[in-house]
Amino acid sequence: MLFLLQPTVFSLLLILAISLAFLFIKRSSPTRTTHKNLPPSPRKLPIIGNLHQLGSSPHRSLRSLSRRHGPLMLLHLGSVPVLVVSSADGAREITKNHDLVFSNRPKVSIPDRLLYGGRDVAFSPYGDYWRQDMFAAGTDTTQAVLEWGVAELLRHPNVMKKLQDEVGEIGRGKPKISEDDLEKMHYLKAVIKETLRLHTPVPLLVPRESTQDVKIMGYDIAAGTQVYINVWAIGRDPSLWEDAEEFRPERFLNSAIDYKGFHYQLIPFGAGRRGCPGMLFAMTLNELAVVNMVHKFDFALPDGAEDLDMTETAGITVHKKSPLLVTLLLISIYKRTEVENGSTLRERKMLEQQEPSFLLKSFLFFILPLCVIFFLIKWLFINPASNKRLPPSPPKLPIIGNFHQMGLFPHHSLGSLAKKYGPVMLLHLGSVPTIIISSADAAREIMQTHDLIFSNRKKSYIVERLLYDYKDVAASNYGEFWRQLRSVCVLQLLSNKRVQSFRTVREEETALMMKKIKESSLSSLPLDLSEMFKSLTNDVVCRAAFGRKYGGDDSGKKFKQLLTDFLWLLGSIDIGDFIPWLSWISRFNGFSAKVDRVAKDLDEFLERVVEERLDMLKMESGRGENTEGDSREDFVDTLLRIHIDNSAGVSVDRDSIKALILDIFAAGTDTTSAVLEWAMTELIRHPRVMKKVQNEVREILKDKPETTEADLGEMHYLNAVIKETLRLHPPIPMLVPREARQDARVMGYDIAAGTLVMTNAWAIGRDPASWDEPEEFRPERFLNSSIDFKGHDFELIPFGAGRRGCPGTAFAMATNELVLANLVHKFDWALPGKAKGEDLDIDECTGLTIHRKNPLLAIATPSVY
Ligand code: HEM
Repeated sequence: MLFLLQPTVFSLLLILAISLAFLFIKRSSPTRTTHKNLPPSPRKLPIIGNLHQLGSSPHRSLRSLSRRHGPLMLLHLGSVPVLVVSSADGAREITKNHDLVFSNRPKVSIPDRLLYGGRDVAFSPYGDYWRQDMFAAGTDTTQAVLEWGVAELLRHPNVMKKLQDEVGEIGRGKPKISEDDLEKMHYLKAVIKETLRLHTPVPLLVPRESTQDVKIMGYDIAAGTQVYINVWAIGRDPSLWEDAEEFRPERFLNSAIDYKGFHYQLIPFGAGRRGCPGMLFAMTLNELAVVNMVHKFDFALPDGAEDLDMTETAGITVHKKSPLLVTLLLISIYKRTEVENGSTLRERKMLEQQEPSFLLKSFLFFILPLCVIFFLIKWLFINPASNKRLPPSPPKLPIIGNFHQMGLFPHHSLGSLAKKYGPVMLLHLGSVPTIIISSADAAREIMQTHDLIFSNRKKSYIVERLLYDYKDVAASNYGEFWRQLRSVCVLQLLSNKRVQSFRTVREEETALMMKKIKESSLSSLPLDLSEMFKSLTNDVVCRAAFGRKYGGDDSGKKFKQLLTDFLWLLGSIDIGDFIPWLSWISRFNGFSAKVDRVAKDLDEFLERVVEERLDMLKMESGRGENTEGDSREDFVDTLLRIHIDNSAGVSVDRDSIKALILDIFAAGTDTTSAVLEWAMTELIRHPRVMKKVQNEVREILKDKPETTEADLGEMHYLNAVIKETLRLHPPIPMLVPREARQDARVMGYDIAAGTLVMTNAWAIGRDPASWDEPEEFRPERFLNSSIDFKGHDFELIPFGAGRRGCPGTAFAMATNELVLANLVHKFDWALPGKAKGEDLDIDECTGLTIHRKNPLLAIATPSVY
């Protein structure tokens, strides 16, 4: 009754009751979020959440919190869920593995409030404010690096001295240091890196926001969560850095760690899609400024000052709180006096004693902004080409560009260059811009993210002549023609069903090889395994392609010689393809004539084969026979059938038939035998692995006389041995080059249409970022791993990946597994002259497909087990 009389009291009590009931239900019933595995959270307050825990230097407060709660913490800033990431692994997950998911910028964020209400460059889309905020982002951060760098140099006279020595040495006799000189200044670069590590200008990076639900390091992160990466804490993480709080640039001298967004322990510019596009611009300016200052001046703290105050300001970009006041001593670099011991003494004279900070101040507040304006104007308006962010390039020579850096073994030379210049390098081979890809991530961008763009092949005189003006699948450009031929390859010639149909061919050829080995084992004479593998793979492909082998008769010998020449020519470089005005050289030295001769002889041979086959097909159809789908049908039969009756909905002309057959010989023979050669080399070099694989095969086969394909499925260790061989010895280490069909952005770099792309699968297979002890031959690494070579795991891409990935993988692997199982099943292997396994060399030959330089000679003894 009282409630009826007093409606307000009644409503209040009702609301209270409903709220209590709601809370009770929420607590007692499992909600959606209780299923989630959320990151640890510090205790929060009502309404403000964890805002009170940010303090005036959030990067410091958050580091303390993360020490208690872990490298991934979930905070609530007011009602906004915020993930704080304080480890390199966490940063990698956000900016690399889930870069796309976290590529939004939050609309409402703390930096947003502190800056210009969401109008700064990092937050706003390209528009009205973009240019002016570019200026803010450029000056403030660049200035901070310079300020902290000089402050640390002042606090560490030994570092200053070492830097001045380096700069003095390189700048000897020069009034001003230029950008070209910077490349040689390794200590300078180490000083800048160390400054960025300890005093990252934007310590919490610019926040990102997740666009969808995602799992990060086992935790569930909801769509809309903001992410703050505490780069400052990561830069001081003692599990990543020895003496993490020390300013010690030496740590970077023999280290590949860089700040370009690939080493997640040092990402002051962020990484991935939202990484800073102005990094190179800022760093060049910083390097130039520091270098010119220390070249000309000695620095000292003003009289009376004992130590430098390193207190930080609050804000997104963290500066030194008190201004940096120094006394400058001009070093007279022109007058050098030789002292007794022969070293050089630099004369010093006092400058600006009355106003010690004048020069530095004017540099920071006047000259630096002016420089930035100048560069921005140049960048935006004067030279549109400089808008582009190009990949790092080693210095090149006139005319030949970077050709001289390819060496005899480009995969080795380019692998070493990549350690210095990064996983995406821009080279010029003559006048042809070429990017070299040397990491799994970069390869993924080429063959997955931008696969369609990078799906052309480079035109070349050799290929044009040998492969009927690009009438084949491997050399033709992306387009309808290529798509049709590719579908013929994938569906008609190399499908799993077709590969199975050649099982007898493989088993018979392997049995023949085993017979020869057995005969030779009776005499204990060394066998040339390299030659045997070559001949076996050639015979298998011959039978699959032509239905017969070309043996020791004249025509067989001629065909084999022609194939050898053909493969050699495909691995050669015609200088005219790279320096067009030198194309006369190939005509002059007889190279073009050789190409023409081999092309003509091959064509005559293939014409005969096609004619013979056409006659046979006519006879068969005259008798009413139909071999379609017949397991005896070989590649030429299939292609002729498609040619005659358009049965696959595709028109394949006579030249294309011959070109496709040549593709299969080029791609399928030498590569497959190289795998066998390297696998046996590594097994002989590693008796432990040999024993283990023998045990596996012998255990499965017991006393079966022969290994057949049906037995291979269970041989997991054998499979791991082949994977490990392909990792260390990809037969085509630089894969088959591709060409960009249009402009693209790869790992943040601008790549122009027409650029050639070479992927260093050899370097990727040995990249310590992807593999533990990468130089070790250790098949065990694949036993409990799902990593495969089928083009989904970019750390292992011996067959390439994507649209232009190898369609012959199954065909090649069927031969490799069968042959290897047979070799280790029946025989024990030793080197001639009782040499030890580890003495076996692994020298490589040159060319497109990499074999052993010296033939693999080994003695087989029938095994008794
Ligand atoms: C171990 C043996 C082999 C290796 C290591 C290998 C490797 C490769 C590589 C790296 C490519 C270029 C991939 C790319 O651009 O992403 C390729 C393409 C190709 N491979 Fe293989 N291959 C092998 C065996 C075979 C066999 C046995 C055949 C046929 C019977 C074959 C047919 C082809 C063809 C036709 C292409 C061109 C595909 C295109 O451009 O669309 N390969 N192979």
